[in-house]
Amino acid sequence: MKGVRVRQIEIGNGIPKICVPIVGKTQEEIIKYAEEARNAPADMVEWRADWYEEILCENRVIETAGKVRQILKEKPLLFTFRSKKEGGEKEISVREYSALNSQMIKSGYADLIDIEYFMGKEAVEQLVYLAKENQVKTVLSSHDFEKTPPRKEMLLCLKAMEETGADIAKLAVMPRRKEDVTELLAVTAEAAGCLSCPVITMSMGKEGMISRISGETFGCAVTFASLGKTSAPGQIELHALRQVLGILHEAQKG
Ligand SMILES: O=C1C[C@@](O)(C(=O)O)C[C@@H](O)[C@@H]1O
Repeated sequence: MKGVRVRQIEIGNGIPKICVPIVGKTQEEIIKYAEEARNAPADMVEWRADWYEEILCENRVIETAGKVRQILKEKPLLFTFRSKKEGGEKEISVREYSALNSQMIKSGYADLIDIEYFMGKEAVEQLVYLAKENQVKTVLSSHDFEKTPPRKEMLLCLKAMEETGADIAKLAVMPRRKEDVTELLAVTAEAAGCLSCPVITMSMGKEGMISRISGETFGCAVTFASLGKTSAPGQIELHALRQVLGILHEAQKG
């Protein structure tokens, strides 16, 4: 598996990278979160732009993205609009989703862009193409807040993302029982072994928390932590997560 280099970090190699989300509703709040994130021990930052109340106002989005970029300096920025049907804050049409992400890719402010794999073949392929043209890395993603699909289905989904050109393939699922968590971990190990791109997975909620600290063992390249506010159920606080990952990393070396 090839790691993905983004600024000073290499996603897919060594200790899992920690990503913290910005979940502000106004430009002021977003700036405050970005400043906190820059000073925090996180490897990368995700702007969850579906929280932003001016998200469909083109000029404001670009202006805010420019400010976030400037604040983060060399910290990699992942731009994400999470649609309502995949657990996000707002509904969006495919046309608006494509326009927003195209605009962000062309702006040069984001290093990585999250593209929901189930947004529709045409929209996804066009965004992947545009991102490659503009040297923006793609995270193709899928989120199931209801259940954990069968292992075979999860693996096929990650493989399909890779085949569509993902630089990174990402899958978030909800466990209904403990065995769902082990299924997710098993699929992570399998995908990390057979895909050529890095994989990000998580089993959400309290029951799935273990999947957020075990990435180095099972092959999950990035784990999402909270910095004050969570963007999904089961996220662990950044400083605690950093400590746990460090302990596991050191112990595994010895
Ligand atoms: O997709 C993901 C993963 C996530 O849903 C989580 O479970 O940590 C959090 C989201 O902010 C991010 O876009």
